[in-house]
Amino acid sequence: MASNKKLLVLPGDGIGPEVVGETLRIVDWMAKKRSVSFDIEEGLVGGAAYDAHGTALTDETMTDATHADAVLFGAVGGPKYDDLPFELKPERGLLRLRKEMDLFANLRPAMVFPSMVENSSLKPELVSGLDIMILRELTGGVYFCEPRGIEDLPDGSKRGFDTQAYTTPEIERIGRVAFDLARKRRGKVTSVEKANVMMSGVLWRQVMTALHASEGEGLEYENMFADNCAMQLVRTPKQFDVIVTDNLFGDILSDCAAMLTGSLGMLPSASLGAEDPTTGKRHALYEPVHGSAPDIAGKGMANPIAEMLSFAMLLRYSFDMGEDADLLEKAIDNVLAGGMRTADIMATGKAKVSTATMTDSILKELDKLV
Ligand SMILES: NC(=O)C1=CN([C@@H]2O[C@H](COP(=O)(O)OP(=O)(O)OC[C@H]3O[C@@H](n4cnc5c(N)ncnc54)[C@H](O)[C@@H]3O)[C@@H](O)[C@H]2O)C=CC1
Ligand SMILES: CC(C)CC(=O)C(=O)O
Ligand SMILES: [Mg+2]
Repeated sequence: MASNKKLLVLPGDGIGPEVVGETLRIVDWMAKKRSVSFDIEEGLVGGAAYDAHGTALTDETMTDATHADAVLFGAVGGPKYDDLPFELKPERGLLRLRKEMDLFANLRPAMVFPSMVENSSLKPELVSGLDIMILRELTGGVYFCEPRGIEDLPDGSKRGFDTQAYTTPEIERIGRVAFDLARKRRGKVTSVEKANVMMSGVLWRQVMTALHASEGEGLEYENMFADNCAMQLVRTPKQFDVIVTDNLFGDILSDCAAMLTGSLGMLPSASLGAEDPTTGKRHALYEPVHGSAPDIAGKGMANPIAEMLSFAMLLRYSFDMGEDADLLEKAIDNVLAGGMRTADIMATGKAKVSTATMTDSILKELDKLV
């Protein structure tokens, strides 16, 4: 029987296909054991799409993504594509998906599983029980604004430039998501910019502060400069609940938060569009925070957990399947507690396993839990 849940799978490059492949084994398990089936289509993105079609994303795949109920994404990029012209680079495929699906809200939760406390680069007491949400604005700012380019100067040198800009509506809509998230969590929002040196930061702070006054009743609120936030994240990360910030600072701060949890291979994300008020549906793409990891690609060592946790977010946010998401997260938690570790999260006394063996253990654990 055809499912009404349309899933577009875009594995991409490097470890993307490896971690997506392992996650599809979990999707299969869900279909067999939980009667949760999806109509799955697979497509090319990034370098893989460039190799086949000369572009990082074809119009057909773009259309498939807008018609899907959710997109499960791996990662794009790699040294093979370093010398391509800017507009042909694999990363442009992902940026086009984000822009054309209007995925303005990127939720990047950083949680420390109890047995992973020792894997953090910080002292156990600083990260034990850590649960923060970095909310990154994803369709504006310096990754998208024009003008940008590299121009020749009269003295024979060159000048490279980008533009950072945000409008009031762009700031307000991400701010509202931050307040909604905080209401369901511990009620605190930290808004992060550099209003001391950037005009877009000045507006960001004014708009967020006013939005808190008008719509943030009952929520604790603070403004923080991005450089201070980076420092605070490694000093006392548990002071944060929801951090809301722009595209560039969100990209950097979330990689930083990854190490609090033990590895970049542990951090999932959900990129969400606005809810259609009539259908209740919204565009959504789920991807790990990490990239294509060319240094370990093809070696069977990638940690598949960030991709699997992204699938758990997909179940929760796109299909309201919180119980199935909880089940998968519990299985991962138990397997980590049992001592299984891919190379990136290896610690003394633990069993170092391959990508596939990690999945085998998670599948066995799922079987035990149902
Ligand atoms: N969303 C995406 O598709 C992203 C793509 N990229 C692209 O990926 C390529 C490589 O970028 P890098 O700066 O090296 O960042 P990266 O995130 O790919 O790797 C950084 C480090 O983390 C490790 N790592 C990442 N994911 C891991 C996993 N699942 N398991 C174990 N170790 C893992 C890598 O081995 C590497 O040492 C570039 O072309 C970059 O543009 C980078 C970030 C995001
Ligand atoms: C387009 C991506 C390669 C940028 C990035 O690092 C990210 O979104 O995490
Ligand atoms: Mg990044």
